[in-house]
Parts: sequence; structure tokens; C-alpha cells
Amino acid sequence: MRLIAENLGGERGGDTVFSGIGFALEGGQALVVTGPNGAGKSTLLRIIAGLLPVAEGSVRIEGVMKIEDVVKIGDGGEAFPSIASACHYLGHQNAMKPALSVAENLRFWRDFNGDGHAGVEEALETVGLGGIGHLPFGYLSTGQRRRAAIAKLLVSHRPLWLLDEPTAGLDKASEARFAGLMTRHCEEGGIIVAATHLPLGLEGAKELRMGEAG
Ligand SMILES: Nc1ncnc2c1ncn2[C@@H]1O[C@H](COP(=O)(O)OP(=O)(O)OP(=O)(O)O)[C@@H](O)[C@H]1O
Repeated sequence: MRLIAENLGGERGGDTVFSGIGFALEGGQALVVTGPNGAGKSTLLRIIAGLLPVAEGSVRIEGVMKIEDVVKIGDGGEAFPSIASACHYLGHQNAMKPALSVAENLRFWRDFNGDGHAGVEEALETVGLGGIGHLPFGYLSTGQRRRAAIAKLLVSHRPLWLLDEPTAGLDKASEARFAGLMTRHCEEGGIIVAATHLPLGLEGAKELRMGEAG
């Protein structure tokens, strides 16, 4: 599996935010995207995820993992025919309904994304939230909400993780735990692109610094 961006440009509101971005990531590799506020990190992640249009250049995924290595979609065919179908996108917002319980939210995402992976309770245990799945999501603290959102990455298998400030609000222990989860994802052949202002503890990650000229 490879994620390839060539001469990629992004716009917001008709203004160019960045241009000429290029990288190639193999399965098992991570790219950490850094740069000042407004440099376009979130815009880049949303373009890769297919949530915003490509203004120029291209971004594509190639050679998705062998069919027996992934939970396939349908009967035969490519397991992940597009980046959108191959990725988890974790944005600034946690994308959880505050009135639903934590477990109900995760069950929703597991059904919606398909490719069931870890069970809901197992995922919650993994992020240190075991035993609180029955609570409304809206009752959780900021860091607990982020951890519940991280559990979404675990309940469905997606080879590409696109993470926007994934550790914002996490305490030190949760940061370390999440670093372990990201490392495991890469060891299993996954790819990570993460925008961050904080060190993520991803050893050997490539770095893309945006907004240098500005
Ligand atoms: N919906 C929008 N319409 C117009 N301009 C926008 C919109 N969203 C973001 N922008 C602009 O696009 C630029 C890039 O924003 P973006 O959120 O990608 O930056 P960032 O590098 O992720 O910043 P931060 O570190 O603060 O999260 C900024 O100048 C921002 O004002």
C-alpha cells in the first residue's frame, strides 16, 4: 500500500492555502505534519480524506493490502477502492452525539464504517475508558472525549489514519498509550498522517513542515 501526493495544492474560500506538496508513504510509515496556525495542516488532511476538493495536483492510494489481509468489502474486488474508504479521519471535533452513550456512539461508528475490528468494550479498555461505556458522551471530560474518539479508530479496520491534533487534551499517560496504538498500527502495515503541534512519540516518522515561506 502506498499513499502518494504529487504537487498537491489546497484552497479555502477561493484563496490558495498551500501548493506543491509532495510525499510518498509506504505501508508502515507515518508522516507528521507541522507548522504554524493557519498553515493549512487541517486543510491538507481534509483534502486527503476527500472532505475538501483537490485544488491542484493529486493524492491517491495504490496497492491496497492483499484481500486476505483485510476485511474485504463485498465479494471480491478491491478492498479499499478509494482513500475515503481506506481511511479513518479524526478531526478536531470528535464526531460523537452527546446524548447517546459512549458505547452507542461507538456501535454506530462500527456499523457505519463496517469492517468490524475490536469490540466496543475492548476498544474502550484499550483507551483506558473501561466501564464507562454506559455514560452519555456529553458527560465525559475533554480528554475522555478524545480517548473515546480514538476508540473509533479501533472498532473498525481502516489502513490509513488521518489524525488532526489527535493528542489535544490528553494527559501524559493517555499520550503514551496512544503513541503505542499508533506504533502498532504502523507495525501492522498501516499508514498514519498526523497534524500536530505536540510531539507524538512516533519514532522514525517522516516530517512535513508547512507554512515555512509564510
Ligand atoms: N471554511 C473556510 N473558509 C475560508 N477559509 C478557511 C476556512 N477554513 C479555514 N480557512 C483558512 O484556511 C487557512 C488554513 O487553515 P487550516 O485550518 O488548514 O490551518 P492549520 O494549519 O490546521 O491551523 P491550526 O494549527 O490553527 O489548526 C487559514 O488561513 C484559515 O483561516
